[in-house]
Amino acid sequence: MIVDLDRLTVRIPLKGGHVVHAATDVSLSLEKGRLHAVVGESGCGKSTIAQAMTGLLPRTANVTGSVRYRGESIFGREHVLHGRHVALIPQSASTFLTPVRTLGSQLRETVEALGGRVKPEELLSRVELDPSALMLYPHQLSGGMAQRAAVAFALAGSPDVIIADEPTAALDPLLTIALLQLLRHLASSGAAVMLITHDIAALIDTEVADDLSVIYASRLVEQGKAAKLLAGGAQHLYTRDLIAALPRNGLKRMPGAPPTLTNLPEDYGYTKRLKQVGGR
Ligand SMILES: Nc1ncnc2c1ncn2[C@@H]1O[C@H](COP(=O)(O)OP(=O)(O)OP(=O)(O)O)[C@@H](O)[C@H]1O
Ligand code: NI
Repeated sequence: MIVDLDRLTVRIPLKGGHVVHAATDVSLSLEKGRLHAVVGESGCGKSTIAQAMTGLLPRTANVTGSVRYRGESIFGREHVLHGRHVALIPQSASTFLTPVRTLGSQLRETVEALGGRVKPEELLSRVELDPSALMLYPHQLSGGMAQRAAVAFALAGSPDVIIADEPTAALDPLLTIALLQLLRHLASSGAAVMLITHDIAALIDTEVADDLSVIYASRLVEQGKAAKLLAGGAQHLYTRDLIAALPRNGLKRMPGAPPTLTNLPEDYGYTKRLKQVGGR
């Protein structure tokens, strides 16, 4: 196991004594060669988990539990690990590319900054982009190319852990499948990959995930082999409802709405939500 989260709990204080329960007792692990998908409705705390692993939590956050990389706590040394050991693929490539410089010059700079040994051309070929893309400016990249470029940047420091937070949010269905297959390929080549997504249909179609964690209202509600959970083997009502809500399964709408995580009661759970809408 390369990365190990043990009962990670994140509380973000707000003005007026309010507290966001952004993650509660979340335990999961990432392993070499495996792709671990994390799903759950919007606002449930998925990105919080990625932020805790990459040192991007707000400075005011109170964190308990642990996040370990190869057995050692990452807290306080996220910046050392970042890029070289643990890399983040963002939702949109536009967040880190400077419009005024070519992809090649920015990628070269990133490789140097991280002390990477892989040439920019080779990085592009790993994400199946033609080396000629090095000459292009960001606005000349299509959405699919830009997102592949984002993966190339993440690979610049030869990390063994790759965290992708909604990497396909800006992509159409075909490009989504291609990007998920690329992440699968990175896992199969030895990386530990975490994929945060709300696109359960794409997970079912591509079968890219080995492991699956389902988050509801800041807590892990179900965890197991993705193939089993996605093929009707889920135990938790929340997971079953999420899957039943897919268009292919009849689009049975999720009952009610997810709660806000601000001042969330400790004993809140999915059954409370069901009760609020009249029970089942
Ligand atoms: N810096 C912050 N200050 C206050 N609240 C925050 C902060 N960051 C996140 N939150 C809150 O924490 C909760 C979890 O957010 P998070 O981004 O982890 O959810 P998510 O599952 O990634 O959502 P989405 O699917 O929309 O990306 C949300 O209610 C959000 O409003
Ligand atoms: Ni998010």
